[in-house]
Formats: sequence, C-alpha cells, structure tokens
Amino acid sequence: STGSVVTTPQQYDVEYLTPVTIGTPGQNLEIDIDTGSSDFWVFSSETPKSQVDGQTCYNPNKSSTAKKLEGATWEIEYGDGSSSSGDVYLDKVKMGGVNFSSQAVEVASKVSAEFTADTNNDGLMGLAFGSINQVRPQKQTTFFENLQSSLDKPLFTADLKSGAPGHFNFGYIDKNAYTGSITYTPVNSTQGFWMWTSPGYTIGASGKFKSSPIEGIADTGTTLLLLPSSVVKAYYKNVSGASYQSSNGGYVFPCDATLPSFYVSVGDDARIKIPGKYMSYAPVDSQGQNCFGGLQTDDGIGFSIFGDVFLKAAFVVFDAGKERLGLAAK
Ligand SMILES: O=C(CN1CCCCC1)Nc1ccc2c(c1)OCO2
Repeated sequence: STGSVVTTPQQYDVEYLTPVTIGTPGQNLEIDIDTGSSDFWVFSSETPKSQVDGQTCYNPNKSSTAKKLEGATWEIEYGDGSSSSGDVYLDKVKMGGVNFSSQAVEVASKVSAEFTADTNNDGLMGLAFGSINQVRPQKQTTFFENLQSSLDKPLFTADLKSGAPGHFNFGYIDKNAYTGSITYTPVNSTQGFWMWTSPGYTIGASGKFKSSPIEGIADTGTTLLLLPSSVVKAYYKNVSGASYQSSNGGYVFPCDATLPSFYVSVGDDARIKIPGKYMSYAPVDSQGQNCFGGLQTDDGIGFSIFGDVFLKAAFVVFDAGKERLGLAAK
C-alpha cells in the first residue's frame, strides 16, 4: 500500500496541520505530525472544557470500533515545556488513504496552556521510534510502525513548504517532488529519534565550508533550526543589527535586514540550501520592526534540532527499512 496526505502551514509556518480520521463513523481531526516524538494523542471528550478552545475532540464513546486499552495511561512533556496526559483507546485511524485498524489513540484528559492556545491543532502524531512512546505499562507503536510491513517500501517522506501546503507520503518516493538526487545518511535511532550527523555548514553563497560535525534530529514538530551556539553566532555576525536578546529568548534583528543563505552539508558531497528568507521567523513587535531568527541555539537540549526552517528547504526520506535519512533539494 501507499498513501499521501496534504499538510498545511499555520501562520509563519509555526507548525503544519494534517487531516486524520479516527473511528467509525470517522471523526476528522487536524493533527501536528511530529517526527520528534512517538505518541499519537488527541483532544477528546475527556479533555476538560476549560482546556479546550475550539479544537475538535475525538469521542471514543461515539465510535463503534473504539476499545479502551484497560489500565493504560500516558503523560508527555515536550522540549518547549508543553505537556499533556490521559488514557488510551484502540481504534481505526486513516490518513492519506492508508489505515490501521487498531491504532493506539491516546486521549487527553489534561493539556497544558500552550496546546489550549493552539486553537487549530487537535493533537499530535509522533513518527519517531516506538522506543520513546510514553504509554505505560505497555509502550505503543506508532502509526508508521504499524503500517510499515504493509507499505510498498518501509519509508515515509516529508515535503514541507514555505507558506504553502506540502505532503507526507507513505510507502513510496515521488520522483516529481525533488530535483537532482537524494543523498542518504545513516540514522542513529538509539535515543528513539531520527538522529543524524551533518559534516558541516556554509554561510552565504560565497562562504567557505566549515567542517564541524553537527549531530541532531530531523523534527517536523519543531518550528525552528536549533544549532550549536558557535554556529549561530557565526551566522548572525553577518546580519547587521542582529543581537541576542534574552528578553525575546533568542537572536533578533531588524526585519528589513539582509539575511545570508545557510547551507547544511549532507554526506560526502551534498548540501541543502536554506534561503535567507527562511532564516527570519516572525516579528517580535506589533510594528514588525524587529524579527526573531529562524536559527537559534540548541543550548541545554543535548543535540541539535533540524526543525521546519531546515526541513521545508528539502525533500526528506525517513527510511526505517535501511535506518537512514534521505535529503534532496526541490
Ligand atoms: O518541543 C518541541 C516541539 N514540540 C512538538 C510538539 C508540540 C510542542 C512542541 N521542540 C523543542 C525541543 C527541544 C527544545 C525546544 C523545543 O526548545 C528548547 O529545547
């Protein structure tokens, strides 16, 4: 089998939302597909009304195919401090024409304020590795892991775009979705992530390649590109008026500044070009005077995060069959 589903950016490409259908009759939710985590959780009939602000809630009691996973609970905290928790049902889940009949659907009986405030986001689907799933006493497998053996190829691809809808595809590689060739690089999944190491980077079209291994995760659920502070400092040295502002929580610069492109190396002789335009995230003030950088430090995380600022510049193959990541220009 193969599948393909559209994924639509929210304002400033802060996140991408993807339609997912749960249960019988189908309940349609808009979900944040997150390759940086491994739980599929949703706003639900169990989420306190005070914590729901317009989200669509999955109601297992209205699904003839829902079965409670007795005794199972979950709780998760993300790197940005947001969190959620609840219990678990098994139900039919359909996305992009592929479906799995007994997917663990983690229903939220509590969500943190960040999720309540994210009014178009009805939940998260983690597509990292099941080893870091947070359901206890028995960990659950991800939607992709459940599908894997029935897919034509044991892989999925992400084609996120800047300010336009893109696609997640399952089981096949769309040759029309990228230019040139796909460069593959090994994935180390021992921490449960799609973790890989870039050999280095280049700042600007005429910059010199800097050999500097950067170990990080391919994370569709993180908005920005989070790299070592030495790299980030070197980049913003080229942006007039840029400075680190603790009040804003990162590097800020005048919105009319000229931003150099940033090249992330892949394998022995390939690189992904992030256009300067992608290196500005959003205004920090209502006048739109100063802007928050799309590149920020990975301080305190323990590894870098190749988030949407990077991923939307590439066609990305998450190849579980060969434990590798494929990257191509587009
Ligand atoms: O938490 C996330 C992504 N997360 C995806 C699910 C929704 C909430 C946001 N990214 C992240 C991961 C590590 C971090 C961080 C952010 O800021 C500092 O360290």
